[in-house]
Amino acid sequence: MILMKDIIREGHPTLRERAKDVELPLSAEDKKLAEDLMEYVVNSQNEEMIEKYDLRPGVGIAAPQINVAKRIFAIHFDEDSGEDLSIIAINPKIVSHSVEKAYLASGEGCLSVDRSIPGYVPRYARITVKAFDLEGKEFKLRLKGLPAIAFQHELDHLNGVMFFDHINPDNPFAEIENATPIS
Ligand SMILES: Cc1nc(NNC(=O)[C@H](CC2CCCC2)CN(O)CO)c(F)c(N2CCN3CCOC[C@@H]3C2)n1
Ligand code: NI
Repeated sequence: MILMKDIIREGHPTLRERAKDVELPLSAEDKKLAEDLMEYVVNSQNEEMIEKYDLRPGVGIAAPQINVAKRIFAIHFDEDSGEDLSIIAINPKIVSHSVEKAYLASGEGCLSVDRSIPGYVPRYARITVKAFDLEGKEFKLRLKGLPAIAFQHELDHLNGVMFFDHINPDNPFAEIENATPIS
């Protein structure tokens, strides 16, 4: 299972690389990698597991964060979070997006960033995405709200982008044009 010691932190070069497409059908190794990523996110939302293994809670994690530069991430919102998304995304793409932007009113954090960085992170409010699942089957989703924000945060990791790259350096809380805050 993935533990905090397996998660690389800002400054590690892999976080700034462009991760490589994954060959389909998935090798057994890549299938295990994807399942381990999902297992981490699910574990990180379970009180006992958090206590027992000192996990930082998360709703997503990308392969580069465990030093594997492959285009795979997992996102999981548990049923009582009120959000409806639990996916393993292989070679994900945003195929279209709204003009309208959105941002988390509380800002963003990252399992690979051991400090709090205040500021609004502007992202697309609504996105249409494509990816492959564990069986190598392509799926398409339309996302909005926190699931859309999470997908963009994880996709950024596959492109060597960190959430704070999007924060306005002059005024981190500057009003973002045509944007809706998500609380
Ligand atoms: C929004 C949130 N971000 C948490 N952390 N950061 C992360 O997930 C990073 C990814 C998120 C940062 C912004 C969008 C994606 C991880 N990242 O770095 C991966 O690249 C949370 F932990 C969290 N929740 C709310 C839901 N809760 C359900 C019950 O269990 C606890 C859980 C806590 N919500
Ligand atoms: Ni992150």
